[in-house]
Amino acid sequence: MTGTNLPATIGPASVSEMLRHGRNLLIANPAFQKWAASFPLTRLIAERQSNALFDICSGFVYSQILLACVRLDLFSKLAGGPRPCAAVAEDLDLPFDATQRLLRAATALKLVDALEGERYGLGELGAALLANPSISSFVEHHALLYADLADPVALLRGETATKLSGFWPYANRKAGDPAPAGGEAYETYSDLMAQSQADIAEDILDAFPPTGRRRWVDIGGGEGVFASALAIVAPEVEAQLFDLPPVAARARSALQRRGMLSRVTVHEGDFVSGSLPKGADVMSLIRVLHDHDDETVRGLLARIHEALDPGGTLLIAEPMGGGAGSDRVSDAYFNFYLLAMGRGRTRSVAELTALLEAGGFSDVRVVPSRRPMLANVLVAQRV
Ligand SMILES: CC(C)=CCC/C(C)=C/CC/C(C)=C/C=C/C(C)=C/C=C/C=C(C)/C=C/C=C(C)/C=C/C=C(C)/C=C/CC(C)(C)O
Ligand SMILES: C[S@@+](CC[C@H](N)C(=O)[O-])C[C@H]1O[C@@H](n2cnc3c(N)ncnc32)[C@H](O)[C@@H]1O
Repeated sequence: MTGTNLPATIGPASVSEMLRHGRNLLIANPAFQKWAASFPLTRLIAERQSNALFDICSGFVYSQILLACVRLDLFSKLAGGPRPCAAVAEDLDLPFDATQRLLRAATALKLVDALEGERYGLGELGAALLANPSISSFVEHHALLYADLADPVALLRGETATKLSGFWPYANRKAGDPAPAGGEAYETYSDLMAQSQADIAEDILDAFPPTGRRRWVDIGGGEGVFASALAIVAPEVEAQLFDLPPVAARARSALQRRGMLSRVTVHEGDFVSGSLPKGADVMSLIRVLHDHDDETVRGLLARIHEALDPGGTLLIAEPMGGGAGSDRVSDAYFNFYLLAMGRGRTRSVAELTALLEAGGFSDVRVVPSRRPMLANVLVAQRV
């Protein structure tokens, strides 16, 4: 919502708002806090609130402990079974005390399990991370975001020359800029996205089975991980993708390596200024719309409307906020990530629905999916 269309109401607008405001005023009172922390019926709530606030205060320390574990490849080193601290210290090439400090911190974060006799094994979160190697790539990648967030107020004021804007070259392109020639930047982001695509692709194809469809074009399809998964799950559907020329070139090589080049058609172009391939009955935008401002999104939806068969389906998958069940991830993490990237914002289901309806789509609905935190799935019909 922009400053121009903010509602004019000042102060609580309903009874429930008034009650919430009253409760918050009470919580802001130090004497009430002291009482609530010792009164048996409110003590647990007070404790939960202090822990929640402490976690927000200290989240950056937890993240850096995780970064140390990832950089030292600690979880792989514990994957074979519990080991004494001294053996881990030797393996990590760290002093014993530092290793013990790290292992105890990681234990507190459930990344590691502390066992009898100063031995340590994989914790439940460390085990989950080991099964999802793309998480480690994001943890490493966060070094850029971490630097960009050092002065969050300067970032909000647009005063920071951010590292993330260099990582995502398309975030700095203006409409009408010549087609990008490629280069290292397209390689690094495409690789990061491809690593994290496989699980999301599975979630989407399970939530919205492609059977019975004819031709599916994945717009902004990166290196074709989704299109390959589609071609495997539903060989009868023509799988296609569309992306910027340097990314499309990478997609062709990646598909060739996976033996999928004959099963996926790769189109190259620019969805901001060019036209899209025609004749599809499904098009998808996976982790694409939130990278762009409303004007670009309106233009892209208009191009999709023009290219998609009448009655065809548009599927959008990305983190969505505003009560969609992924608000922390969407409205806090991704919205600040996109701020540092220099373009785009996360949108709620309601905001996306309004944009879709204004673009000539109808029957917008959320499709329940396995991990809405990383990708809520929304589908709409082209009228
Ligand atoms: C066996 C017994 C007795 C009990 C078991 C109990 C039980 C059921 C435990 C559950 C264990 C389990 C299966 C855990 C699974 C955990 C999983 C799957 C965790 C997954 C976590 C995923 C994470 C943390 C993902 C992080 C993703 C990030 C940070 C993504 C960043 C993406 C970016 C920056 C994308 C940028 C693109 C742009 C620019 C925004 O467009
Ligand atoms: C965040 S990535 C998502 C990639 C993939 N869909 C996924 O989920 O892994 C956004 C994709 O949109 C592509 N893209 C950005 N601007 C574009 C444009 N103007 N025309 C075509 N593709 C574009 C990028 O190259 C990139 O592959």
